[in-house]
Amino acid sequence: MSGIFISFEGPDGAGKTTALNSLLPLLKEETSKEVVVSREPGGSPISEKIRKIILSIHDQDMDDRTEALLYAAARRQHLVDVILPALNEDKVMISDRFVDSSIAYQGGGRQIGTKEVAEINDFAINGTIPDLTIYFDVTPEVGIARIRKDHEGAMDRLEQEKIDFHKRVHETYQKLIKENSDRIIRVDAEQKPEKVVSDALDIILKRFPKTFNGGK
Ligand SMILES: Nc1ncnc2c1ncn2[C@@H]1O[C@H](COP(=O)(O)OP(=O)(O)OP(=O)(O)O)[C@@H](O)[C@H]1O
Ligand SMILES: Cc1cn([C@H]2C[C@H](O)[C@@H](COP(=O)(O)O)O2)c(=O)[nH]c1=O
Repeated sequence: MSGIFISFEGPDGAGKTTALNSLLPLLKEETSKEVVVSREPGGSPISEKIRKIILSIHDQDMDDRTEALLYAAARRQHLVDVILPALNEDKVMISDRFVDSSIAYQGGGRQIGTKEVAEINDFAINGTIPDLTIYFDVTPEVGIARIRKDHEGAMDRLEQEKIDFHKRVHETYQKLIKENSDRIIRVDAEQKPEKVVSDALDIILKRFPKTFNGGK
C-alpha cells in the first residue's frame, strides 16, 4: 500500500467536519495525489445503513456491546470498500473518525473497556492504522453546547447521552493521545475556525513533506 491514511478524531461538536470542509481545497492545492474524504460510521452504502441503525433515537434499548460490534462491522465494510482501495491506488485517504472513536466512545464512554474494544476492532481492521491522526480537542461542555446550538431538535442517540458519558469519552481520548503521541496530534479546537484549520494544515504538511509540497 502506498497511499497516506489520515484520520480526524474528537468529541461531538469538536468541529472536525467544519475544518475538513475548509482544509480539503487547501490540501488539494498542495498535492498531485487524489484526496479521498469519507466518514465513520458510514462512508460506503452498507456502512451508511449500519450508521442509521446505530444513531437512531428509536434504538434506545441497544446493548452496549451490540453497539460496539455494529461500529466495528461498519468500519470493516468501509475499510474494504473505500479505505484499502484508496491506499492501494496511492491516494490520500482522510476519514472523519476511525478506530480511536470506538476506543473512546465504546471503550471509555460506555465503559466496556478500551482493551476489549481494541480487540474486536483488531479483527475488523486487520492491521490498518492511520499514518496520522489529528485530534480536535474541545471540552465536552463546549462541544455539546455547539451541537445544541446547531441542531438541538435533531441530536442523534450518541449526542443525546448524558454529560458524564461525554466526559469519559474526552478523558479516554486524552489517554489515547499520551499512549500514541507519534501518531495522534492534538489541535486546540476551541480556537477560531480559521486557526483550527491552519493548525491542522501545518501538521499535515509537516508530516508528509514529499506528498504535500507546501511542507518543504
Ligand atoms: N472553531 C469553532 N468555533 C466555534 N464553533 C465551531 C467551530 N468549529 C465548528 N463549529 C460549530 O460547531 C458545530 C459542530 O461542528 P462540526 O459538525 O464540524 O463538528 P464535528 O466535530 O463534525 O461534530 P460531530 O462529530 O458531532 O458530527 C457546528 O455548528 C459548527 O459550525
Ligand atoms: C466511528 C464512531 C463514532 N461514534 C459516535 C461519535 C458520534 O457521536 C457518532 C457519529 O459520528 P459523527 O462524527 O457525528 O458523524 O458516533 C462512536 O461512538 N464510535 C465509533 O466508532
